[in-house]
Amino acid sequence: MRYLTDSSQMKAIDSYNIEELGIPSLVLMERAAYAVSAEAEQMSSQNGSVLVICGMGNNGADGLAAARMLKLHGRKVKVLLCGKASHSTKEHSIQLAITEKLGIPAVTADSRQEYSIENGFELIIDALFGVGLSRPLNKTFIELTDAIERARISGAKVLAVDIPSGVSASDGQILGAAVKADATVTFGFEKLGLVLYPGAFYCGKKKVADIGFSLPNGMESRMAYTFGPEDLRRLPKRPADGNKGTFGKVLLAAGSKRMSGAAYMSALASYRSGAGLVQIYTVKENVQVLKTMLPEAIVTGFDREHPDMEELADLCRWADALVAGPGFSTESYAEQILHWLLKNVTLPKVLDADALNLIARHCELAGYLDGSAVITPHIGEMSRLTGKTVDEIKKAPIAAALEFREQHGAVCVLKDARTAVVSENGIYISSSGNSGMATGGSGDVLSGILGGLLAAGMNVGDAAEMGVCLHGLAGDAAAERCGMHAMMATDIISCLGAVLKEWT
Ligand SMILES: NC(=O)C1=CN([C@@H]2O[C@H](COP(=O)(O)OP(=O)(O)OC[C@H]3O[C@@H](n4cnc5c(N)ncnc54)[C@H](OP(=O)(O)O)[C@@H]3O)[C@@H](O)[C@H]2O)[C@@H](O)CC1
Ligand SMILES: Nc1ncnc2c1ncn2[C@@H]1O[C@H](COP(=O)(O)OP(=O)(O)O)[C@@H](O)[C@H]1O
Ligand SMILES: [K+]
Repeated sequence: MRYLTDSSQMKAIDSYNIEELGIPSLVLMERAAYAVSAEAEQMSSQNGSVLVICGMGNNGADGLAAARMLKLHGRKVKVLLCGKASHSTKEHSIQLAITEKLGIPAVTADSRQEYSIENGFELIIDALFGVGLSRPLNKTFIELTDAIERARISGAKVLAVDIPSGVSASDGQILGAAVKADATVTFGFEKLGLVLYPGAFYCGKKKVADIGFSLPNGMESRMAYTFGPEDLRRLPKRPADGNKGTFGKVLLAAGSKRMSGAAYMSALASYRSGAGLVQIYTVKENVQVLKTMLPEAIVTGFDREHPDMEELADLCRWADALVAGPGFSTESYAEQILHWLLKNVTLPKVLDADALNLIARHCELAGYLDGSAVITPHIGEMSRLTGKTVDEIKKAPIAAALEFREQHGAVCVLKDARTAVVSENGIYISSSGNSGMATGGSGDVLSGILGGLLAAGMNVGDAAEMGVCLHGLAGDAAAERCGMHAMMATDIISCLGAVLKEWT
């Protein structure tokens, strides 16, 4: 598990360590700058020249200290100072005085002048703005980021200090323009802006440098986090004497006349994530094809004109977890069934796709949501559910998921290139997965995985986080195997086994 911070949390961590613990800020800075200079040395040759572009805050001060370390190791270093000298921090003045005494050439430009970058630098270190970026870049700074990008295209490598300048540490939004880095050395904790898009595009290879921060009491519970493959070890173990019942029974209300595939993929993904038994509840027309495609599943068909609620009640008594919605349609039978399920069933449940479209359309259904439900909207479904625009949700996905959970009590899995899960555990952000997963059926696979984990007895928050992590890792394995262009949702399912075998 890795913690992710926003910029105000990072500032609170800074000030706790400096003011309360009494670690001098220059000591932290020395460690930060050492990590940057070590990476810079790896990224450039002994004879290559390095340009360090420094703002006037402590990000710039880190850059100045790194320039000094590189000079001491025999590198050719120049400094470009940008911003108003009158705004420089205490640490910045100290670091600048040292570089001056060491004879490191520094060009000062204030915002009235144009910043230009001469040719021939092998490495550019971006130490303009870090977590203190407080507003969009003005025209001059935008031109500077353009100049850095031109140098990068001409062959220079770019190393960002803490975060590429222009990326908001809190949400990954680009404030006007941002530096595109080949690598970023970030201090203490990964910033949310390095994980969330579009910021994640800009940071290149990420390195988290431990510079000796301690966390203030209670901070952990407020920080977002992400998982790596090693976290899959927390999935429930399979006892040697277990049976089908031990590993959980999933009831899947899915598929319609036009869409049997959604039910197939969701059911198969449940089995492949460990479920003991999967029963598909679908329109009669799908029974034959599903039985043929997935003989391991139990398939119960219902009459679209007269779904039998007694039969459905029996199936719910049988099940340990429910998944509703993949390819289910929004026809009246689907509404009737969903209404009955939401009103009467307390099982842990995953509500996906058409279940969410129905909830968006019939707002009284939202009244039945509670902590037993995991909703899995993509951005479009979330927009329909909340009335917010797609743009608003894209800009602040965590806020949208938090708000939904606060209003309805359900665990919210807001799916996108980075998926946010808001549950009783806190805020989880996915860091696995790839654009090959933007292919029909990937969401159905996720709903099946979640159903499998819930049926195995995981609590809703843990199942949602683990399921999203596993889905992304299987997606990465599928991309490795088939390539992002060719991979399909069923390839993600095929890779679940290998990922689980390697990591659990
Ligand atoms: N505390 C510590 O000891 C440690 C701190 N560390 C390092 O410090 C960094 C945080 O430093 P920070 O808080 O000084 O903020 P920083 O990112 O340099 O930016 C502030 C400067 O930018 C300016 N500015 C902002 N937005 C702007 C804009 N759009 N356009 C133009 N100007 C803009 C703002 O100007 P002003 O608002 O004053 O006009 C101010 O001058 C952190 O990321 C890490 O690298 C590490 O060494 C570990 C120890
Ligand atoms: N660029 C991407 N990077 C990582 N994951 C992605 C990307 N694009 C899509 N995904 C994942 O793929 C899944 C797509 O789900 P969804 O849109 O519901 O698909 P469908 O409706 O076709 O089943 C989500 O889990 C999403 O997080
Ligand atoms: K920076």
